[in-house]
Amino acid sequence: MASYSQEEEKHYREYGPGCEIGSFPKDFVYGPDDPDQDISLIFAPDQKPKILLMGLRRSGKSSIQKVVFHKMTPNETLFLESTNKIESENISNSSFVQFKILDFPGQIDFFEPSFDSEKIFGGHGALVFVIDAQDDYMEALNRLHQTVLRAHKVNPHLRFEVFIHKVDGLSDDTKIETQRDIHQRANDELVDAGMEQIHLSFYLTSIYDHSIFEAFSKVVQKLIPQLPTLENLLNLFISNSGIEKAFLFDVLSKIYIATDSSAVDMQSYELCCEMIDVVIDISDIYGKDEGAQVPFDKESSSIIKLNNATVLYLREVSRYLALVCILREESFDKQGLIDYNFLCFRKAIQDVFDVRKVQLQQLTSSLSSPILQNSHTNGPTT
Ligand SMILES: Nc1nc2c(ncn2[C@@H]2O[C@H](COP(=O)(O)OP(=O)(O)OP(=O)(O)O)[C@@H](O)[C@H]2O)c(=O)[nH]1
Repeated sequence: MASYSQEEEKHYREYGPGCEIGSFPKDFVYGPDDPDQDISLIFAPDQKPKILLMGLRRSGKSSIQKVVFHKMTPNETLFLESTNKIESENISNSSFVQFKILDFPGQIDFFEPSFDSEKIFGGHGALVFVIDAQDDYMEALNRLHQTVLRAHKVNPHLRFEVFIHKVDGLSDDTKIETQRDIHQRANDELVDAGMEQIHLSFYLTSIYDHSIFEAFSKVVQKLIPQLPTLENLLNLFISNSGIEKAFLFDVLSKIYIATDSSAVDMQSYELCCEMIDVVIDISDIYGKDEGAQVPFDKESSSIIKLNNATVLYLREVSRYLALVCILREESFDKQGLIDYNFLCFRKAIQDVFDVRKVQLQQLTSSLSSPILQNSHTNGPTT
C-alpha cells in the first residue's frame, strides 16, 4: 500500500490531474448499435481478428487493455492483480472496432502441453509484445524472440507489434536510444536465426499519455480490411473541403481507425481526442433525453474555434464512429460545402459497410445450405 501511494503521488506530481486518460462518463459503454447502422456484421464471428497481448510479468499488458478499452485511469492500474490465466475478451460486438483481445499471463510457458499453439496463434490477427522499458529488457528480448519464432512457424500471416512500454519514465534521448537498441537486437537475433523475413513494428508507448492510443490505433488499422478505401474517402473529403487533417474515430476507445494520408502528428491527434471528451462530457450533462442510454447519436456534431485561427469540426458517422477534422478558420467560411461533403462521405462509408454486410449474409446463408456447406469446406472466398 505504501509503495502504491508513493508511485501514485509521483505520477500526480509529474503529470498532474489533467493527465487523466479516459474521461468518458462511466456509463457510456458499448451497447447494441442502431439497426440501420449495424456494422457488427463487418466481421462474422469466426472471422473476428484477434490481438494477443504478450510479454513478461508486470510489463503492463493488462493496464494497456484496461486503459484503452475500459476507460480505467492510469493510476487505477496500480491496483491491478497479476493475470494468472489467459483472459479473452470481445472488444465490442457492435462498433466498427471489432476484435478479440487475449491477455496472457507473463509467466506463460509455450512448451506446456496445455498450450495449444495452433489455436492461439492461428487465424487473422496481431501479436502485441509488451517490453517494460524501465526495466532491464534482455530477458524480454529473449522471450520476444522465442515467441515470434514459435508464432511465425504456426501462422506466417500473424503481424508482430512490439510496444516499448512505460517510456514515461525516460528522457527523450533515452527513449530514442532504447528504441534503437531494442530494434537492433531484436532484428539481429532474427537474422541470426535465418528469419529476416519476419517484420517487427516498434512503438514507444505509455498509459500516461496518448501514445498508447496512437499505437493501438495503428495495430487495429492493420486489421481492418477496408482501410485503403477509408483512407481514400478521407483524402477525397479533405481535399474538396479545405480541411488539413481528418481522423475517423471509434468514439469509445479513442482509437482512430483511419486518417487521410498526410502524416499524423501527436499534437493533432491529442487535440482531436480531447475534443471527443469535451463533446461527450457536455452532451452527457446537457444533452441527455429521458430514457436515452448514451449521450451520442448519429446526429451529434460540434464545432470548436480555437484562438489560433484553427477550427475543430466533429460529426458523428454512426453511433460509435466520429469524424474529427482540423482546419484553418478561413476554410470554414465555406461551412455549407463542408457539411454537404460530409453527408456524401457518410453515405460512402455506409456503402462500404453495406457491401461487406451483403457478403457476410451470403456467406451465412451458404453455410446453412448443406450443398453449399460442402463447397465452403473447399474454400469459398468472400
Ligand atoms: N510508469 C508506467 N507504469 C505502467 C505503465 N503501464 C503499466 N504500468 C504499471 O505496471 C504495473 C504492472 O502492470 P500490469 O498491467 O499488471 O502488468 P501485466 O503485464 O498485465 O502483468 P502480469 O499480469 O503479471 O503478466 C502496474 O503497476 C501498472 O500501473 C506505463 O505506461 N507507465
